[in-house]
Amino acid sequence: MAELDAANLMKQAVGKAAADRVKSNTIVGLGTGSTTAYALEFIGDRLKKGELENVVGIPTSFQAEVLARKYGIPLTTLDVVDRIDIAIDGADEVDPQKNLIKGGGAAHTREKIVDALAETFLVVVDSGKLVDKLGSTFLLPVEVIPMALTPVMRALAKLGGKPELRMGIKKAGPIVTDQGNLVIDVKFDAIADPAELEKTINNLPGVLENGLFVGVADVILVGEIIDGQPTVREF
Ligand SMILES: O=C(CO)[C@H](O)[C@H](O)COP(=O)(O)O
Repeated sequence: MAELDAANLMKQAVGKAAADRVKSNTIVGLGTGSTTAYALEFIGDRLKKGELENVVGIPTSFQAEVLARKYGIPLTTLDVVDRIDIAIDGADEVDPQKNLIKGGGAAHTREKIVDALAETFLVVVDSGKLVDKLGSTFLLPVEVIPMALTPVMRALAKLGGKPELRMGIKKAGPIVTDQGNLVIDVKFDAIADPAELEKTINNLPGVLENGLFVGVADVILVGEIIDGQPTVREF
């Protein structure tokens, strides 16, 4: 097997630390992205070894669903459960108040539904995701219903953003979300008030959800390389 680079070593360490926090007889929100993918793999390993019993997952995306099946994690839906005990999900930026930008995988709408319902929302990131202010390194994803693309782009520009339609890679044209919608990525020079911006954008007609997660995360697990070793710290 190919050796992992530093970024993947951090993601793997933090994914394992998150999987170790899952308990038997729980309902687990299964996030999206390359870091959460490690957590799903380790949850699957623990189920196979018999360390964990009676764990069911609620996927936040088609990707999470596929990985859960691959790693043997049974799945359920929000229609048949009365709670989510823990959700494990990645993020694109994390600020010191545990507010997030998510949506790098265009899955933020389902992620927000599942992560916000969880009793404990555990975020798994490598140290490169930590920022002082949201919007410093990552564009803000906004999921929009296709017919509203142009008016929403104009409205986002009026709010001071620089919007661009997210285009596909190895697919001609824009990316299409699991809900059949489009994603606009918006550059804001500085997001002074994430809570206010989250609400303002979600109030634009045609917007389904944006990638600001304010006051949703409970615990952040950060993967780092210290003295050449992958380590995990919590805040
Ligand atoms: O929000 C997400 C998907 O919509 C991901 O959780 C986020 O993009 C982080 O992904 P990765 O762990 O691959 O860096």
